[in-house]
Amino acid sequence: MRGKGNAVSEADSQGAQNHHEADIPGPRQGQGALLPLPPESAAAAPEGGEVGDELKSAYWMQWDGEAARTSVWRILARLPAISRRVLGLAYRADAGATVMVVVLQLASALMSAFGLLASVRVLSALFAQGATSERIHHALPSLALVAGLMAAQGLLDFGVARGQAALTPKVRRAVEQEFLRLNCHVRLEAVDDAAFADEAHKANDRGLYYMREAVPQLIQLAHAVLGLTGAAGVLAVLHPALLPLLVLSVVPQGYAAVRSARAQFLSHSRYSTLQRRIRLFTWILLDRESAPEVRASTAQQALLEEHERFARRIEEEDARLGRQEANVSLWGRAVGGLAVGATYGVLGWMTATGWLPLAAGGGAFLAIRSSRGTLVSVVLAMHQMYEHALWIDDLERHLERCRALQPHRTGRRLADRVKTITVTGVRYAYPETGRDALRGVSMTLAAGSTVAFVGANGSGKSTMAKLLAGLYTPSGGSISWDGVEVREVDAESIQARVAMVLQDPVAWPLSALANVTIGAGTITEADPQRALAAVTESGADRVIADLPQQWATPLSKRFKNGQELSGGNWAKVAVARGLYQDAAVLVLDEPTANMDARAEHAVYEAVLHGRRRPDRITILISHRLSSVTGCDAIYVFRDGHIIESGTHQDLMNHTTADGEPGEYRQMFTLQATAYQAGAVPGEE
Ligand SMILES: Nc1ncnc2c1ncn2[C@@H]1O[C@H](COP(=O)(O)OP(=O)(O)OP(=O)(O)O)[C@@H](O)[C@H]1O
Repeated sequence: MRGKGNAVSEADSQGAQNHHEADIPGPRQGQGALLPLPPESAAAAPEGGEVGDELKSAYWMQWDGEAARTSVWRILARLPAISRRVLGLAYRADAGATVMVVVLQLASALMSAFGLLASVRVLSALFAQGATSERIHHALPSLALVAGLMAAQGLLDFGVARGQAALTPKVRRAVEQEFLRLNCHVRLEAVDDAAFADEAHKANDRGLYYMREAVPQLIQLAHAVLGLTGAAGVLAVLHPALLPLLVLSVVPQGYAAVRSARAQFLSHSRYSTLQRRIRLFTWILLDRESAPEVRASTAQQALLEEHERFARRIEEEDARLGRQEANVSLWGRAVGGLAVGATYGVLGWMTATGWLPLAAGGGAFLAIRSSRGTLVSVVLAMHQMYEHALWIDDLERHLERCRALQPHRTGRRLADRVKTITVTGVRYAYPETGRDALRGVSMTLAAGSTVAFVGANGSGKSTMAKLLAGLYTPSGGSISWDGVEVREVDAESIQARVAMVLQDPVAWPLSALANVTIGAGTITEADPQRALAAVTESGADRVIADLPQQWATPLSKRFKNGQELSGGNWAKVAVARGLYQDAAVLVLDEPTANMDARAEHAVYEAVLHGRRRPDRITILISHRLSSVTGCDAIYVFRDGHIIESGTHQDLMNHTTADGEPGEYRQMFTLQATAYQAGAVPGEE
């Protein structure tokens, strides 16, 4: 019965499926479809939460998670090197304050040791034979000395605190500037990689934070170590046998502290990618720009569930880490407590059996108590330094990588203007995918001309423009400016000679004027005539004229009196920015997509006719072919190749070997027909 029922329902469902497929227009599996059918359910984003997995696949990654696997002893052995580095950093930031802190710190430790010795003398005087008043009288000079030494130590510690207050902010500024300077110059293909971005965020969130904290921590550690050395010296004077006992009492606690620091680091490495993803969902749910689309597509629930999926994984990881830390700490405290008990027991036995005089026994007790306190500080400071050293290690590796990924520099610069750019057989593969986005592109661009790149989405137009702008280096072939190969010049000298207006321009949270001048690399200086000419040509003049403070209006709602612009108006400002740069090459990568028809027409008029300059090459990338008909040359891209090139007329006359209209003519005719059909309703 059951089998039969199943057979019927399977047949039914098969029939239903066939029926369903027949209703849906489009390609069928096995009938020339490019893609198999997608699954009915799948993860919305990559599942991998292990940052290491992603980092391994990046092409420049030398680091293979070594910091997380290195032995505790190796890290501890690195502490002196890290301390030297921090000291060096501090010295470079403020030599005077660094020397002052070191000297005062040493002096303070000496005061502390002398203070302990003076305390033993006070006890000796008090425990000596004789009348109480006489003993107190004898103890007074030592008591005064103890008070004096404590006051001196207090003053020295005050000096250390003042020195630290001067040093720490300076070191923070220096480290942060270096981090940002290196990161913002890193070559674009590295920044494109999600793994690199993760690494930079991790270095910023943790490494940089701990590096900033390194100076106060080092001072704290030095303070504790010096204090301990002084107290240990006093103990050694009283009886050398007390020293190994003291060390024994602190080892278990130290071991527990180091273990838990290590577990925290490994755990954080594991879920830093998860953290970034969860932040992405938080941002989508809260962001103003995504708010309309989130609501219009009623995607709230789906996004919340995805957020929760990651949140649960982080919750599990946090809980696991908490349990592990509690266990390790319990173990450390239990074993540490036994060791401390044994230490005091032995001290009592030594005093009772006469190995130590009573006064020395009392002094030893004081020294052990203060040493134990200091030892705990040392262990905690070491624990922190150790944990933070792993992050600092990470940061340093990241900075090293940034240094290796700085733009190509040869010391040779391009001339300000160019007559001819020659592109020969250029290939380019994005490191992340490894697939060729350009497969042997050749063209010659002459000053004074306006050329267009057209073609389907993903055919390689923007990639070609970015190669021309020196943002990427060709994997093969060559690009030369008046015979000078771009690989032989500083990449930044190419970037400075190419103005790029991108499809999604950055809405700089700066004044309207700075939004224009940033095209020339400055946000505080302006050439007023040039700025006015640029906004007039791009149509941004009306936009800025309507702003409450005109040029001075901040273009962000985050500021008081700030204003947001519409997408089309932002595009006009972006075009003005490109024109303001007054570069040898101007690339307009679909900047008009958001503009209204008149504004778009005005921009193309200005670029193609009004401001055609004999010393500039203008490159337009556009899907609206009506806007490129006036170009001197049009290059048609398909799948990383140029399949046709010529003027509009050439391309409209072009036919393929099979006698079919060329790609450009097909695309142009398609667009023109759509417009014509709409122009007179009802007419063919
Ligand atoms: N940053 C990147 N990392 C990896 N691959 C990329 C990156 N940018 C583009 N690609 C890929 O390179 C190919 C060419 O992309 P490109 O952006 O140059 O095309 P396009 O012709 O400008 O497309 P569109 O008309 O959609 O702007 C595509 O396959 C694209 O997926």
